[in-house]
Amino acid sequence: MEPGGVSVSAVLPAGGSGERLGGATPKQFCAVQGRPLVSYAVRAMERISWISDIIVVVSPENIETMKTIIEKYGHKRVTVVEGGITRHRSIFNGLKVFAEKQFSSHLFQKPEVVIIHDAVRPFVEEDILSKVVMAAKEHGAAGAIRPLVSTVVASAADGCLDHSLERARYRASEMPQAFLFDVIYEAYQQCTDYDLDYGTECLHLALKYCKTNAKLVEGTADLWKVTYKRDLYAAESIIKDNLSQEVCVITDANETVAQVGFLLPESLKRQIKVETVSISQSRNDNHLQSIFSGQCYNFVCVNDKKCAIQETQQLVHILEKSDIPLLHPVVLISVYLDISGNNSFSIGMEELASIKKFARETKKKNILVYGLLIQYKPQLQSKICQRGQWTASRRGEQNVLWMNTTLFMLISVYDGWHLKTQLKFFTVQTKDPSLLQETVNSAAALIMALIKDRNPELIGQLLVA
Ligand SMILES: Nc1ccn([C@@H]2O[C@H](COP(=O)(O)OP(=O)(O)OP(=O)(O)O)[C@@H](O)[C@H]2O)c(=O)n1
Ligand SMILES: O=P(O)(O)OC[C@@H](O)[C@@H](O)[C@@H](O)CO
Repeated sequence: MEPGGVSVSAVLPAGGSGERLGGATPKQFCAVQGRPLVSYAVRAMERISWISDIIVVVSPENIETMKTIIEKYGHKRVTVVEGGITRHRSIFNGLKVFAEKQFSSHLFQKPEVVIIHDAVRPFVEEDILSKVVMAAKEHGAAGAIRPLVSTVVASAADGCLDHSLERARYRASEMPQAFLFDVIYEAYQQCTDYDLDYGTECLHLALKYCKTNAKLVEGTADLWKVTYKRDLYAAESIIKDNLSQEVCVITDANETVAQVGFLLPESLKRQIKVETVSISQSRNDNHLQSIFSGQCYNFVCVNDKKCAIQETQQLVHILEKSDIPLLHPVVLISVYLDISGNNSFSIGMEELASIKKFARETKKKNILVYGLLIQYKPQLQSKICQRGQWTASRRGEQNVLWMNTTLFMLISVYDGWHLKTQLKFFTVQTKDPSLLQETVNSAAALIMALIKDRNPELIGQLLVA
């Protein structure tokens, strides 16, 4: 909900070195699903229209890196500012652009309320941001809190337990936080060097220097901060899960494709939300782009083997033309349907090489192309049973009976002057639909695995259902 009538900007401290995570790259620049972690928090702010300016504070050596990220991912309303040797000093530098002209070439409108949010907290939604802003407007300061997971204890000089805190009475201070700009700026201006160098809590500064008791707002579980390596893995897993909620299946009406084009979405529906689009619809750029901009990052193209690569290239072209920055890797699974029925492997080495080459090219556009072959030989399978006898279905075990149905058909053929009557015997064997369903279910399982895993190492590979 938009905090009506309040001018709001945000400061994202991103100037740390990420020692606890380890590694040469500061955690805010570590890739998550191919994109730097900081970009997620920036994106979370920029997609909220009532946040005017977004100030990202980074260490001097990372200023160019941050500017490149802003450019590459099309971030808007973002300004990079030089950080300090501690988090408080970085935040203070971020606030200065609104108050002291010499800190910025661009004159920033001082906001009434300023959000402070660690750039390594990628999951922040508009709801909590709106709540802390509204609370800050009323109380002067506000911050998100979460229940403690572990009990807090104090140790005595000898390293033994001195006392423990009653966990139910305490909360963990998280982000986002929000402040009346004048309150937090005043607090930083009065701050001692000790607080600037060793403090970790902005709410404390507002209380200590401005007698402002922040409003504590219950936050959601995903407000956590990426601190250790495990947190990066968790962030990756959550993002992959968020991207695996919907798939668009593009299929053709031609008879070869139609059957699988119908059965496959039905099988996928048991695990994921499915949008089905015909090839003709998909050629309508706006239709597909509306699906894509609706946050669908997974596409399955069911093609007749003969034209699969062309259809897939057409789809890539449409996705590329959409002006939505590819903030997340798009999974595009090209399903090759081969019902020729011959047991020979129906895709040649040359064709496999062209799929790989095409996949390598599209990966540069953050589109992960995978191949999936469905070889379905319309098996005529039946068990000869004595006519009229049915195998009893045992409880709980569907004992499918494929009738070898003999049809006596009286055929009268009028051949002019003579009415010729023929008695025709037909033996009709039932195609075994469960075999096709089994193959389609196997294809659906592979598709879900590719969507959930989004593994760039598997691009261009051809899996066989
Ligand atoms: N001098 C600093 C130190 C930290 N931060 C930022 O403050 C946020 C939370 O700090 P923390 O998790 O402690 O990050 P680091 O200091 O990088 O981590 P570590 O303590 O493990 O080195 C991070 O976005 C971090 O980049 C900052 O802007 N300037
Ligand atoms: O202490 P660190 O530098 O790891 O991170 C800062 C956190 O303390 C801070 O984001 C919250 O506790 C809320 O102030």
